[in-house]
Amino acid sequence: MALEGRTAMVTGAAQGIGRSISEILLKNGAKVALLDVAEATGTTLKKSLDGQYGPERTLFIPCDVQSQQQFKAALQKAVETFGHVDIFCNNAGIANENDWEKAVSVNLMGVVRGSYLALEHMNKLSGGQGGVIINIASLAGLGPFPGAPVYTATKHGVVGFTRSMAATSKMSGYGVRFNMICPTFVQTDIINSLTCPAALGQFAHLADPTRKLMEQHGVLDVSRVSEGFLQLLLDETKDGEALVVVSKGSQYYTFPSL
Ligand SMILES: NC(=O)C1=CN([C@@H]2O[C@H](COP(=O)(O)OP(=O)(O)OC[C@H]3O[C@@H](n4cnc5c(N)ncnc54)[C@H](O)[C@@H]3O)[C@@H](O)[C@H]2O)C=CC1
Ligand SMILES: CCCCC/C=C\C=C\C(=O)C/C=C\C/C=C\CCCC(=O)O
Repeated sequence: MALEGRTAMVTGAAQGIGRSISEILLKNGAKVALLDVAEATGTTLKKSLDGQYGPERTLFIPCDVQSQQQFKAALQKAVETFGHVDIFCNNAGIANENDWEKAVSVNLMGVVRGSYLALEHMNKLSGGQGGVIINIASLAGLGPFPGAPVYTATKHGVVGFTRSMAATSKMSGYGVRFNMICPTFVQTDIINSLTCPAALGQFAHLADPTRKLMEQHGVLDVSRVSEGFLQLLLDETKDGEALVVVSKGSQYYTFPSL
C-alpha cells in the first residue's frame, strides 16, 4: 500500500473533513494520530476504527490546538507510540464571527503552532526524516466570503503562511513540503454556522444571502477533500500548492505573480 510504514497526525480528526482524511490515510496503510478537542466523539471514532483497522493503527489524543502544551505533548505521545510522524494535517477549524478572537486563535494560530511543532520534529537539518505538512484552508482563503470577514481573514492567513513556509523550507533545505487545500462548501457540521445567529454575530442579517451562495456553489461530500489530500500527499512535485476543490472538479490555483 502507498502509505505503508508512514505515520500521520490530523487535527480536528473526530468528525467531518478531518475524519475523512484520517480514514483515507488508514485505507492506504498509514498509522494515524487523531487529535481533537471533542473527547467523546474522538473516543467513539477510535473504537470504530479499531474494529476496522486494529487498535495499533490509530491513537486518539484529546488536544486543543490553542494550547502549546497540549499540542506539544500530543506530538510527543505520537512519536513515542509510532516512532516518528511524517505526515501532518492542520485541519481543526471553527466559524464564529461573534467570538472572532477564538476563530483567529483556532484557525490561524493553531495552524502556525501545529506547523512549527511538526517542522521541529521533521526538519532534516536537526536530525528529522523530512515530511509533508498539508493545511486545510478554504475557498475563503482566496477571495471574500461575505458575512464571514474574520473566517475569511484566518483562511487567507493560512494560505499566506503555508506558501511562505513552503518557500522557506525549500530555501533552507528542511526536507519538508508544505501544501494547502481550498475547498468550497462541504457537508459537515460547520455548515450549521450559516444558520446560527450566534456564530454570524453582527452579520446575522446576511444568513439568507449566504445560504443562497452555498446553494449556488453546491455542497460537496467530504470524500472530495480527502481524495484531494491524498493526491497532494503522494505527488512529490507539489510544494507550496493550493488545491482548489469545487463542485466542477479539483485544480491547482494559479497565484498572480508579484
Ligand atoms: N465544511 C466546509 O464547508 C468547509 C470547511 N473547511 C475547513 O475544514 C476544516 C474542518 O472543518 P469541518 O470538518 O468542515 O468542520 P467540523 O466542525 O465538522 O469539524 C471540525 C473539527 O475540529 C475540531 N476542533 C474545533 N476546534 C478545535 C480545537 N481548538 N482544537 C482541536 N480540535 C478542534 C472539532 O471538534 C471538530 O471535530 C476547518 O478548518 C474548516 O474551516 C474549509 C472549507 C469548507
Ligand atoms: C460564521 C459564518 C461562516 C459559516 C461558515 C460555514 C462554512 C464555511 C465553509 C467555508 O470554508 C467556505 C467555503 C466556501 C465559501 C467561500 C467563499 C465564497 C465565494 C464567494 C463568491 O462566490 O462570491
